[in-house]
Amino acid sequence: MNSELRQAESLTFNETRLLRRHGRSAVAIMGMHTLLCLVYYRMGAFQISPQWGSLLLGGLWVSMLSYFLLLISGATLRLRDPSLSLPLIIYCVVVFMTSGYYVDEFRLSVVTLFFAVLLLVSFQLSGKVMVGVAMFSSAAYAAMLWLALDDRWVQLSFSVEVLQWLVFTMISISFAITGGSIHRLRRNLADKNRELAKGLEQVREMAIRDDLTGLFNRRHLLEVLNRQKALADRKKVPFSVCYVDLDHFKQINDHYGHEWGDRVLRRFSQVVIADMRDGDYFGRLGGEEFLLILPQSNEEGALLVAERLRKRWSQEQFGQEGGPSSVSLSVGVAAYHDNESVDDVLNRADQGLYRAKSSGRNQSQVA
Ligand SMILES: Nc1nc2c(ncn2[C@@H]2O[C@H](COP(=O)(O)OP(=O)(O)OP(=O)(O)O)[C@@H](O)[C@H]2O)c(=O)[nH]1
Repeated sequence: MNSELRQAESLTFNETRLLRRHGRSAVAIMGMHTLLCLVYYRMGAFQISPQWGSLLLGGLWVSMLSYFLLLISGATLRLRDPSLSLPLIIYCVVVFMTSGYYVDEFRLSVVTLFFAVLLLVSFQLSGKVMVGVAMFSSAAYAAMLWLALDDRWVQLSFSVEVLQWLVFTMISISFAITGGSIHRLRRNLADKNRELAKGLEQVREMAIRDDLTGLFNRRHLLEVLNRQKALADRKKVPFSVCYVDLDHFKQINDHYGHEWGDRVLRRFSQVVIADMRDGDYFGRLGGEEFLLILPQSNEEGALLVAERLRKRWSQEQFGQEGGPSSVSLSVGVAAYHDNESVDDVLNRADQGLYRAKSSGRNQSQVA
């Protein structure tokens, strides 16, 4: 059951993992941009001075790596958009348009990297914001073109450049609209993911709880016992168990009805939980049998706890509500012995309980 739960959990989204992937993709796109710029520079097509070029590339990589580190550190997790998609794409538009300005022949190849970033941020930004970003990139392209044409009027073909700008703008807008659909899809998936996580939590609770009392069930108690045994064997941390059984419980059902029986079981659970030390475990083994697991307790300590519980419970009165005047309990106490099995310690506690029952009930016996 637990391994199935873990398997199901691994299928749910992990925000940190997604952020890391987002950061890596952004860095990869910037890497492609840098590579293109370097190739064009070698070919003599990137018309920029070496000093100005190194300054631009250096600044670009400092900010890109800072962005990546910010994402993977988890510092942005509390923001509405932890991937900082809007600042990222605005930054990329500025970078691509600035470098596009310097490569007349291959301008389109540099600025089209914008589409890769647009696709990346479509997981985070809504359709409306994406269209806004597309308009902004078109305006930035127009401004860059205006500067380039103003500077190098003779070398450039006005009609070809404007046609390229138009194609860029149209593709940007259609990408933005498609991106809006991707965003909606992702949001629906995220909602489903949240529901799934909630469902998993409920299933986990149901797997370890007893329906009637809400206490831990037998399966979970055995898991806890195995953990305590491992701790005791490895680190010599002692633990003890108290096997608790309500006396003559059958008579309560027979005289007052099953509902009263259930009510007594629930009240008993509440009394023990309210009285229990933090770090102890209490659960229902089945029927009117309960188990108290006391980490760090030896036999004497466990006997004290059992007796305190027995006395506390004897004060509970049900007569005025139409039920039994009071219900006593018997306890079998056992401390874990080195390297014995969980069954062994439980059997010894059960023997103690048997002795308590056969010696007249309403008492605790160590075994
Ligand atoms: N109301 C209710 N009764 C339960 C539940 N589970 C088990 N029982 C009843 O608990 C009773 C246990 O009876 P016995 O095992 O004879 O034990 P007892 O009457 O407590 O007698 P001693 O343990 O010897 O003191 C049975 O009548 C079961 O039907 C439950 O969830 N609710």
